[in-house]
Amino acid sequence: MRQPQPRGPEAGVGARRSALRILDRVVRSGQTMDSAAQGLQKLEPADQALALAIAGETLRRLPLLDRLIDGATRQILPDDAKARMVLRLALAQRIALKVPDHALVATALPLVEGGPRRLVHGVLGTLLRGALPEADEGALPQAVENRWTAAWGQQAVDAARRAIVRRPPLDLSFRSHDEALSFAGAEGGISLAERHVRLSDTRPVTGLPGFAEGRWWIQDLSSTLPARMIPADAFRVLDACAAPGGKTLQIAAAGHRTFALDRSESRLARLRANLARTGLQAQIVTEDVLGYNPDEPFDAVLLDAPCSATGTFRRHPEVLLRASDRIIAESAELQGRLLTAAAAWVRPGGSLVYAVCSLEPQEGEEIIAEFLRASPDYSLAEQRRVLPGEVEEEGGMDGFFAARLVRAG
Ligand SMILES: C[S@@+](CC[C@H](N)C(=O)[O-])C[C@H]1O[C@@H](n2cnc3c(N)ncnc32)[C@H](O)[C@@H]1O
Repeated sequence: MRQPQPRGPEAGVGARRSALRILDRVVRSGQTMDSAAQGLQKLEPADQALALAIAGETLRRLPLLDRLIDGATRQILPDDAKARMVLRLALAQRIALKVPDHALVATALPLVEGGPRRLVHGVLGTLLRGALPEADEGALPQAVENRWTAAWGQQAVDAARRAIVRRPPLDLSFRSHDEALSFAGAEGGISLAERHVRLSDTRPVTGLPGFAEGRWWIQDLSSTLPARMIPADAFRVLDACAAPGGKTLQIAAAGHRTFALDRSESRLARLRANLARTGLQAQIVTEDVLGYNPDEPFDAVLLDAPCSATGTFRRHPEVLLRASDRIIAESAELQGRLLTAAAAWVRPGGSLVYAVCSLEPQEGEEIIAEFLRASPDYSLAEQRRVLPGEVEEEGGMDGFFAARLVRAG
């Protein structure tokens, strides 16, 4: 995606005000960036994109920005103090967006008018006069760093630190591999798997050839893995927790008779739109996994369970602030119940694929181990864990976990 360019200071105060509201909602209320950005005062599209870019670049670097701020203030500012929020935004613009100092000051001070203006002016002046890190060093929230070091080791944590400050490439999934290869050749992309193309440029997505005709859809390479585990000869395939439908489209494109279940009508509307755009077919089932009772079993069921989504931190850095031990434990408890429910719909000899875009073993490996202990009719056929650092040279992948289980025949 194109990186929005900051414009003159006067034009930019509205964008900074929106960025401040987004950051405030994410940090204080634990909202996602997307929901925090909703309902904000409407801005010109360029300013709206700039507000999102500033808030996003700030969230990618919170630990680093806070270290800088704490080193320049006599008293540690509270985490949710307005002065800290405004300073974080200003520093992120300097480090990540290379906004000139005069524009930073001119757009930061109106945000604290009638409040801690002198404090912000003083601290910002001190920081801008000193040596701000030129090399953009990434850092993870301390709790995440501790958790991932214990689970995956230092190498994965170092790779995650590098990844969080890099904008990820654009991954596209295609209906057919031939189409993917000809698109990659024409547009300068690379293909790292069947039906996949990776672009590293910054063109707007809707301007890429084939968007209107639905030749492809956006899908991180990691999240294509679970649908690839479905055996080619499975006829009836259910995508449980399907919306907005990236995996449904893959399953339908692979030629299976596809069923897409989700309990959210609004998210299913997006799935319907994706089917219509790509011309692919799936039967939609509006149900809760915990109450669903199919008339016939399926040859394969894919359960892409709701999760902490910590594997998606490159695009959604705020997930790392939200994923507390309590949220991960609650999520794991639900995932166990969803998997047990979905397991009952698989025919003997059929496959059950479980997936989460999480980097927490409690939501991945431990769910499968616990399920297998309690389900003697199932065995593990394959399991895949994607950690930060995988295909890093080519642009990396989201953290992910997927496993295929087979029901005894
Ligand atoms: C990780 S997202 C799915 C992403 C989707 N598989 C894709 O590739 O585009 C999880 C989905 O699970 C749905 N969901 C959560 N709990 C559910 C439940 N108990 N029954 C049915 N759907 C549920 C949510 O509405 C959400 O759409």
